Amino acid sequence: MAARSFDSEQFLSWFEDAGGWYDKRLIGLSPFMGMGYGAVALDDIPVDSALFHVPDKLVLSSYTSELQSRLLPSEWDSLAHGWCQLILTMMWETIRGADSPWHGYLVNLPSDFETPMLWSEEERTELIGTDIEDRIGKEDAEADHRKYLGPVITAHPELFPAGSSHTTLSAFHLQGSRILSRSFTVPLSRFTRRHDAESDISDDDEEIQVAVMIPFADMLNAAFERDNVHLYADEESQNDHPEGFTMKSTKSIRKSTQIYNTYDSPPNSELLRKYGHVDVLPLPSDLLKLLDPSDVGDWPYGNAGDEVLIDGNCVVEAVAVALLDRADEIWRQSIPKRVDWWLEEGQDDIFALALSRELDTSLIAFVRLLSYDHEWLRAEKKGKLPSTEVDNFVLTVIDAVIRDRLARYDHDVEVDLALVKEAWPIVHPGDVIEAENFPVGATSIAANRLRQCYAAVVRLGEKRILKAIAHSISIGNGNGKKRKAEADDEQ
Ligand SMILES: C[S@@+](CC[C@H](N)C(=O)[O-])C[C@H]1O[C@@H](n2cnc3c(N)ncnc32)[C@H](O)[C@@H]1O
Repeated sequence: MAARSFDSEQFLSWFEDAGGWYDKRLIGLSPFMGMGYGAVALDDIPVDSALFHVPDKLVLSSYTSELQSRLLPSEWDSLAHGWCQLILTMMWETIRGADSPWHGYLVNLPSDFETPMLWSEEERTELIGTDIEDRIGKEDAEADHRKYLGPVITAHPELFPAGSSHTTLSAFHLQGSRILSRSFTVPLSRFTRRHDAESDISDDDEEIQVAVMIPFADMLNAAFERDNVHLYADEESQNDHPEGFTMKSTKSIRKSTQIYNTYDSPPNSELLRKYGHVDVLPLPSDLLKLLDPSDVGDWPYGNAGDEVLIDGNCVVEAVAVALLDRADEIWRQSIPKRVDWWLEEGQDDIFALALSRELDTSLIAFVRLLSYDHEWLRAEKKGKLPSTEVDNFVLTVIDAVIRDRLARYDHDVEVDLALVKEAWPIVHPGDVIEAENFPVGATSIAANRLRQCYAAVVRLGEKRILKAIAHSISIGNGNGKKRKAEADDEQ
């Protein structure tokens, strides 16, 4: 995370004055190398201890702010796209300065992000081939700013003064990045039932989830499987606290160590896209055993939760190539029907491959559905999912998919390894490791180089998975001698 000015005293006194509570004996806020600020245990914390409480009224959202009441219902409804209502709310509360109930919170939010949304075009080329190459969404965000926020901002100069730096496109990206990396998703009914106590809450309302900003709860960092607290939504007011959210320890936490929340342990590509950081932790030995030594190099780190997403269209193309002349017009015409059937069965046509000894069974079944007419007929007539049996033809297709995906990256593993070592140097046995947070956060290397290193970590994690699968296939497919023949036999 880029350097950030955060005044913990100011933030904490705002939090308390505004009705928040925290246990001063147990939890404090302090900087952590490569992570910005985070929460630290000031004493040994037993499991199930309440660490802080955030009342609902302190949650910054389009439901708790007064902005909606200052706009026409039609204007408010016109903003019901993605995060537009919340972004405009955050812009307005920022413009209000000290008049905003969230002033002490907003002035302490970060203004610099390492998320690819804010990278230059050149920096983004480092992500070519990765899962996030096409998922950054910068252009969509720009269109939302112009189309939805623009008219409301222009119509209300009393709320959004002309020329304010808080309503520009870069302010839109800033608030969007804050939401992306710090928001929590909660049921909408949490806010609507208080304003509208008379009306019934339908099951649909219960299920609608909305993004909101929960001060203090968003000060916690996360790392793969290190979480030791959880944020609980109060069912009713407790211990003199009004209804809200309580952060409690889920494990005992040693004094002076970091208090971690969970971001659900996503792969590094997703961590980088949403949070602007990557997880770099020692990889478990059972995963390292799956990798070729040249792909590990002398850098046995990474994110054990990494994955690579394979698009079903790439699988269709690989099957077409492997089927040779059997991929005729009739076969082509049957493909949309086969894929629709697959989706209607609740299956996904994006396959998440992880570092594992086993091939992904869902991918195997999909390849068989596309390749073998008897599987398709059984699916169509009896509603049965294809078998997950692996044969040489299936291996040939998966091997082609993997190689095709590997060919999309611009750099090879050696380049990635050299880059990642710059930001996360190798820890040798016996090295003095500074605090318990190394090598989780990157060391302080130049900001422009850091982005290259983040991209290299993502590429390396993905390539390691792909190469491990390619390697296991080369062992398992008997050199592919029978590939075409088997496909013909099965048809
Ligand atoms: C919810 S905020 C946590 C508080 C934040 N560190 C701060 O100073 O305000 C999430 C951000 O913290 C940083 N972060 C969290 N976990 C991290 C980790 N394991 N390594 C590096 N940065 C991390 C990232 O910048 C991420 O976008």
